[in-house]
Amino acid sequence: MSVDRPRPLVAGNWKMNGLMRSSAKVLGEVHAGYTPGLRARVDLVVCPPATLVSAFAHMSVGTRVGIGGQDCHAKESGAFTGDVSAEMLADAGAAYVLVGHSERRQYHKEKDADVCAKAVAAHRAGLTAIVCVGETREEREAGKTLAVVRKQLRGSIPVDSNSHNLVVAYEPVWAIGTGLTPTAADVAEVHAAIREELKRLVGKADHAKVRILYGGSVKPSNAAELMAVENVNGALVGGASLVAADFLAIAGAYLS
Ligand SMILES: O=C(CO)COP(=O)(O)O
Repeated sequence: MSVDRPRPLVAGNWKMNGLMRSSAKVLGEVHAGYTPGLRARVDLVVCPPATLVSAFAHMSVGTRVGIGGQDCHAKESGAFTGDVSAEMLADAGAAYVLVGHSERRQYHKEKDADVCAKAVAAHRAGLTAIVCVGETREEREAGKTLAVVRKQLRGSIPVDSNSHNLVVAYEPVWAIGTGLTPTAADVAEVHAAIREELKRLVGKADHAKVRILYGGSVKPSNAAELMAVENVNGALVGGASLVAADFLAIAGAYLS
């Protein structure tokens, strides 16, 4: 493993799933399964719905499992009914926040500039922003994948980003929740392009240390193959992260 190779990160995006009692059980199982061997190899982060961030952060003290929000508002506070600021997430004990997930881009019409403002807010609050990018099926079929991803990166990544406060997640929209995944070669091509783009956006000194996660139908059965791809430094896991054994098995790809 080269010196510059970043420490892997496996993050679970629970989306709009999870009530207190059953979720605490799953989180407890994740804590129990995050063995010293696994801790030595990979960072684990759980991003529950906003209602569970504070409780999960309290429960995770001393476990080294990080907690993240799934979105934040760009402003620190104000008349924005229903929204949660990055400062509130940090106050609740989060260390990470997802921004620009395709479900936010699609259902809440978030544009790159909105995503960038949210990442700026995350940094202001001391959070690591996990900036999500990815092409739709139509864009892939039209051969526009790399152009789309590069444009999203340029528009979504703030200038103050570095390998501590930024993680990039490549999630092809057509692979999310569908059981479909790109080939290892396709993932390698996109991740190489992201690394190249980071050289310009984050700077030559630090760009190699920024974690680039793959997301979209990551399961225990395909994790080893996907995690072995060059420039894949971990996973952003949706459905499979709701089952502790599956989430841990995905992280376990880094044990072999
Ligand atoms: O959107 C995702 C994670 O953010 C991926 O979801 P799935 O793992 O369920 O495909």
